[in-house]
Amino acid sequence: MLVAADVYRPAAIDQLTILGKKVGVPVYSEGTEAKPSQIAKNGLKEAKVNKADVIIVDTAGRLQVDKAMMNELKEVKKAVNPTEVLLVVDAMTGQEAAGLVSSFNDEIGITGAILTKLDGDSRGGAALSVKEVSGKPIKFVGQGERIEDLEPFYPDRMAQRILGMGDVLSFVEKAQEVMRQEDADELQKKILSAKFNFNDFLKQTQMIAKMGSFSRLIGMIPGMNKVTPAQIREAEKNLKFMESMINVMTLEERERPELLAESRERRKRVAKDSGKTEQQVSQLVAQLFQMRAKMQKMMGAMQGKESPDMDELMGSMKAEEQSAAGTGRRRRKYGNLRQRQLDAMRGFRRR
Ligand SMILES: Nc1nc2c(ncn2[C@@H]2O[C@H](COP(=O)(O)OP(=O)(O)OP(=O)(O)O)[C@@H](O)[C@H]2O)c(=O)[nH]1
Repeated sequence: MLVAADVYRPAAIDQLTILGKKVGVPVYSEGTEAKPSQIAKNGLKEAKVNKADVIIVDTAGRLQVDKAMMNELKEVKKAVNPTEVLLVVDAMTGQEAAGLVSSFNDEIGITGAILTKLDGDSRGGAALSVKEVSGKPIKFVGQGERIEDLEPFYPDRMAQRILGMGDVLSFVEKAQEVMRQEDADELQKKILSAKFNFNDFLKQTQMIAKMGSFSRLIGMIPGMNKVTPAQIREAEKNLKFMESMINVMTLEERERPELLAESRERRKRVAKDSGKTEQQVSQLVAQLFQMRAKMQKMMGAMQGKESPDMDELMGSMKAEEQSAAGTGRRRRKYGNLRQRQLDAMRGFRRR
C-alpha cells in the first residue's frame, strides 16, 4: 500500500493516486491538513487491516537546512518504525548526491538511497561515489520516467556499463521478463517458415516498448553506447508511424500481408484510414517481406541449416547504418532501397 504523506505539494497526492491506480496498488491519503506522522501511522493501521505486505510512505522533498522539516521526518520514522528508510537523490547533481545521502544518514538514519535520472548522467559518477562517501548502498536506480525504468541496483553491472562493456545481463533479464519461452519458440517457427506477419511485427514492437525505452536497451548492448538520442527518437518515431498503419489493417491483412501486396485497393484503404500515403503503405508491406527474408537468412545461419551470403547481409546493414539523415547519400540510397522494396514485392507477385 502507498501512503501519501507529502502534504506540502497538493499535486503530490494526486500523482500518487494516479500511480497507484496504474499499478493496481491501494493509496491511503488524508488530504493536506493532517500531520505527516499521523497520516503514516493511520496508513500503517489501514494496511494491516487490508493485509498489505508492503507499505511505502511517500514524504515531501526537503532541504537538510530546514530544521522543522527534518524533525518532521524523524517523527514519521518514529511513528512507523520502518524496515527501510530510502532517500531519493538525483544523479544529475553529481557528487552532491553522495553528500546528501551522507548528511541525511547522519541526521535521520537511513538504510540506503534511490538514485534517479541515471539516464541523464552518462558518466554515472554519482552512482560510484554514493556508497564510498556515505557508507550507504544504492538500492534502486531510476533510468527514465516510466515505472519499468526503476530497477534494483547491481554495482558490478553498473561498473561494466561505465567501462563500455554494456549490461548484457540486464538486457537478457528484461527480455526474459516480457517474452515467454513459448512465444519465443513460436516466433522462431514463424521466421523459419517465412510466415512472420504484421501481428508478429506488432508483438515485437510492443515487447520493445515493455522492455523500456529504446535508448536504455541500446545502452545495454556492448559497443552500442554511442547511439545518439536523436537517432533513438527517430527510430521510435518510425515504429509509431508503422504501427499506425498496421492498426487500421484488417485481422486477415495482418495475418496475410500477401493480401496487401496483391491488392492496390487494400493499400489505398489502409493509407486513407491511417492518414498516410499509398506509397508509405507500399513501403511498409515491402519492408515486411524484406524482414522475412533477412530474418530467415539469419536464423538459418544460426542453426547451420543454410549457408547465407553473410557478406551481402552485413554489407546491406552497414550501408543502412552509415547513411545519415538528410544527406545526398541517403537520398541516393533511398532510391536503391525503393528499388529493392519494389523488387521484393514483384518477387512476391511472381510466386
Ligand atoms: N528522466 C528521468 N526522469 C525521472 C526519473 N525519475 C523521476 N523522473 C521525473 O522527474 C520528475 C519529478 O519526479 P517526482 O517523482 O514528482 O519527484 P519527487 O521526488 O516526488 O518530488 P518531491 O515533491 O520533491 O518529493 C517527474 O517528471 C518524473 O517523471 C528518472 O530516473 N529519469
